Amino acid sequence: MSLREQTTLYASDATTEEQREAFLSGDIPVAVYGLGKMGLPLAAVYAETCGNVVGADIDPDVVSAVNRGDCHVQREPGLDELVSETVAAGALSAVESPTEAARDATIHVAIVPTPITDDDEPDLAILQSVMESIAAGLTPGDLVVVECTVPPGTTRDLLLPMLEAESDLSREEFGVAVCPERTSSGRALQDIRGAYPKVVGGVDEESTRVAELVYGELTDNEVIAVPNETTAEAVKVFEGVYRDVNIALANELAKIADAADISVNEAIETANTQPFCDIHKPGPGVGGHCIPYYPYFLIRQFDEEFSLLTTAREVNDSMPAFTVEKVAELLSEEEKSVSDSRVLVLGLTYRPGVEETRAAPARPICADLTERGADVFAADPVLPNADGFDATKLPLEALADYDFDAAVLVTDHDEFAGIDWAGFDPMVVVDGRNSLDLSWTDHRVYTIGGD
Ligand SMILES: NC(=O)C1=CN([C@@H]2O[C@H](COP(=O)(O)OP(=O)(O)OC[C@H]3O[C@@H](n4cnc5c(N)ncnc54)[C@H](O)[C@@H]3O)[C@@H](O)[C@H]2O)C=CC1
Ligand SMILES: CC(=O)N[C@@H]1[C@@H](OP(=O)(O)OP(=O)(O)OC[C@H]2O[C@@H](n3ccc(=O)[nH]c3=O)[C@H](O)[C@@H]2O)O[C@H](C(=O)O)[C@@H](O)[C@@H]1O
Repeated sequence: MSLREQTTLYASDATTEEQREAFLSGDIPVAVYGLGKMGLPLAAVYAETCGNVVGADIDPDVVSAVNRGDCHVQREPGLDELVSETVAAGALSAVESPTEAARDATIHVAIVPTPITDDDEPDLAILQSVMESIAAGLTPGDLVVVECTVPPGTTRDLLLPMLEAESDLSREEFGVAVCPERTSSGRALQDIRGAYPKVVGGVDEESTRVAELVYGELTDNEVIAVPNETTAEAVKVFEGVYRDVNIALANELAKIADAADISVNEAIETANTQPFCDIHKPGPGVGGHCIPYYPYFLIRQFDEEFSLLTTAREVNDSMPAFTVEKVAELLSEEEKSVSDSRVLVLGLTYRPGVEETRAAPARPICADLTERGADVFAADPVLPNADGFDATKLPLEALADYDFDAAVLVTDHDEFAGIDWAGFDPMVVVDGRNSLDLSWTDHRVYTIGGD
């Protein structure tokens, strides 16, 4: 029998123990589709576990980097070494063609982008193209795993019918499970290996059993099997929309704190000392291609207003303008106007240490300041340039050569701790992340929500 015939998973004659043995000894080939911030760490952990992983990524630079044993995902502790080790051991390799990867795989793991369109519709085109590739290579006994975040109902109503229609298999011959990625950039390996329980939900009991078997070997934490694939999709999206609504509450409380002349951060920190409260932090906006997108995975999917989710999005999307308005107010109190000012924006990425600018609040902040006539400069230690931002990028070490009328801290990268604030002429500063202590300087500081 060929290797493929020996070791299948779904509805296999082998016992669960034999399947576990086969998986751990590399007899069950794995394909991971998408080798980005989440896909590469996931593929590497699969490779360290089972020793037989092919990653598929349409970016040739990603594929060649991986095959050299290089890690293109920055600032992930341990990932450089793990990629280099697993590639050197022949446990991990990469190809550009998802169809090629699908041909020999028994476990197919999709972890490609699931963004939203300009009019806030979930955009599943990339995931659908991966499903077509998988369908072309699907064989009896395979398991398809959806790690991407998708609107609840996507696997049941879109992906499973696609796999059935475009492969020559019936529903009874292959498994599908939703096993959502619950990982944060900057701590991917520890999250994937078990910082939190792994959620799995299959389209049927056999799919759930196989997903439990596989993820029981990947994670040191427990595996939580939910009743079905749609529940697993909902768990992931609910986690994200909880965060967006909570941050919107913090942002609204920040505006109330201004009116009440108190520090919202003090009040939130104290309120959170009892277990029924976990109010998040206010800030100049909510970025990334997850939290600001996930509410639309519900609002548009179920085609209802869902006023709380919609209002939370409006509150969070209002924070960049709120931040710029604060800059304008402080400048005018110094008898200056934004139009004649030189403004420094600190932090362009959506959060510290992550080279990702999708939905970053700094983009509308720079645009608004520019629109108002300011001369906008930006510093960001993890971005090579300020492409896509209305700002002139300055290296950190050049800041001392400039004087600014105002500065806005949007994303508090660790590297900003080294800024010599005393070296600047007095200016106004809007601290978007409650992370500056400039009380010892002559700068005039406003902290969102009060310090
Ligand atoms: N970034 C995060 O913090 C988290 C993201 N997620 C989810 O993980 C998924 C992937 O997100 P990231 O890794 O951050 O995206 P990313 O943008 O960092 O990486 C995506 C990778 O997929 C590749 N790709 C694009 N089209 C492809 C195709 N047709 N076939 C194969 N590869 C293709 C790209 O070249 C890129 O290397 C998304 O569904 C996201 O919702 C889940 C948890 C955390
Ligand atoms: C529920 C949850 O915590 N989800 C995490 C989140 O990670 P993500 O990389 O999107 O970062 P994040 O810390 O949620 O920040 C998103 C945005 O929200 C802002 N933010 C965050 C927390 C807060 O109290 N206030 C605030 O303004 C951040 O500045 C950033 O612009 O989304 C990830 C995802 O699902 O992609 C998920 O895996 C991560 O565990």
